[in-house]
Amino acid sequence: MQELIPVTLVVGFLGSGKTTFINEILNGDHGKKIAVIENEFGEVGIDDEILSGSNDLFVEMSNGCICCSIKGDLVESLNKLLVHAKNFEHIVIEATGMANPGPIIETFFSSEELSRSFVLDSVIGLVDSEHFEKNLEKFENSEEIAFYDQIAFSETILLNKSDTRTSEELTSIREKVKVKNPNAQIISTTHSKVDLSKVMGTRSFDLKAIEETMPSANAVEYPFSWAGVIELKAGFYKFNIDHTHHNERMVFFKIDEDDLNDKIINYANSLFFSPQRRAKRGANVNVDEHILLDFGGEHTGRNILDIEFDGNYAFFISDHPSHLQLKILNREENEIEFKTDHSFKKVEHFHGNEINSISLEFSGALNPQSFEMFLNVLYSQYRDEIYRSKGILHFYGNDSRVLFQGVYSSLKFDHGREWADEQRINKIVFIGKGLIGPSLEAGLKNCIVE
Ligand SMILES: Nc1nc2c(ncn2[C@@H]2O[C@H](COP(=O)(O)OP(=O)(O)OP(=O)(O)O)[C@@H](O)[C@H]2O)c(=O)[nH]1
Repeated sequence: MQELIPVTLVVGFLGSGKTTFINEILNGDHGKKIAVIENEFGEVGIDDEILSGSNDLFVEMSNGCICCSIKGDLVESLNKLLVHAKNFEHIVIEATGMANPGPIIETFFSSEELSRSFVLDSVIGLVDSEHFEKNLEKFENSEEIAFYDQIAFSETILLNKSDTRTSEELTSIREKVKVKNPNAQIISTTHSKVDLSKVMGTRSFDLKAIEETMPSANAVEYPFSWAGVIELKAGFYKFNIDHTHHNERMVFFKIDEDDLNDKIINYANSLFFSPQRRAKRGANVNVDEHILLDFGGEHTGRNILDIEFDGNYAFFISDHPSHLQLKILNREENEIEFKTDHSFKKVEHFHGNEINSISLEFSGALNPQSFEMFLNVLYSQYRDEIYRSKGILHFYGNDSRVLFQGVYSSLKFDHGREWADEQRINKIVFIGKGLIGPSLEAGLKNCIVE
């Protein structure tokens, strides 16, 4: 029988030290060849620049979060790695800092294809001791961030950044973590340094133990509650909602099939994680866009569907049509029925509405003083609502890349590789609450030396 390839899943809140840990693994003297799957939230990949094990196999998955929007891609990335299976003995997956480990773990147990080749060896959770209390207060009951699940699903927890706290404070954090996950092995670490033999290749992941503390471990979750397929002829239709208390989200697109399949669901997922367009009452809504229906506090609204081609269309909606009293009406006000429909368990920690990430790429040398001033203003404006920032920057007069890291307002700059004969592009990502892309972009561009 073919030997199963062990997989270690590394989870933990934004900035807790996951990439630092992966670097430890890549540089460790365990003699193992490691392949890494890196999932970053935000469209611009930064961590590949920070990871130093250049000889290791490396697959990056940006633009979404593996726990929800790009689970299909995770299976694909693992399968891609299989082609190179001779070149490595262990796979490490770094999840995004917002990810709920549950659905990722579930993928390993529900996919027959994966279980033929891979075994989930361990789930390691990084906890940021420096910002623990703040994170606990903000996110313990958050529907958007899986802070609690990241602790509860890990059978090993690294209480990282222990250099930033006193031993009494660490003991108190350890106790609080224990309440959330009494079975976990908890190890205090600095810069994610740990005896790797204690945490990898241990086959310590035990689904049963996790299920005992987390009964929802096997539930697959989506960012929408419902989807239906409807046949429409080219023309305009009314999308009529008679009862809502929220801004609803929806996507719809043309499909060749008569019913949903995994590919269609994955595509809907990825649209749900693309930037949203706000559509007021009466506005047109179009195929292939992530729409936020904003009725301005009213409970009813009617939008116009602009259908260009005859065919089947899949609709994915954040709430159930029966709650919304949803009807699709033709010109003559006749209701068109959905041919098929499906309900989904909606993800509770949907990283959409308020928490967002802004990824920017632009050329031009930055003036370091202006950049510092920009950060001062930004962090005083947003206070604790920028959870994470990181970037690879081109500073005026500096021939090396400048690596920028921020966890809340703890900011750090490091030297990166020298720029080769290439265009020097600044890449920067901010993750936080209610961040406004154009104003961040304008502020940053003001720092460019003329
Ligand atoms: N003081 C201190 N800083 C640390 C420690 N571990 C990591 N850091 C710093 O914390 C910042 C975030 O570390 P990362 O390893 O990038 O964190 P991450 O979890 O991968 O972050 P995301 O991928 O954005 O979620 C970096 O600036 C690290 O150098 C530690 O033990 N002590």
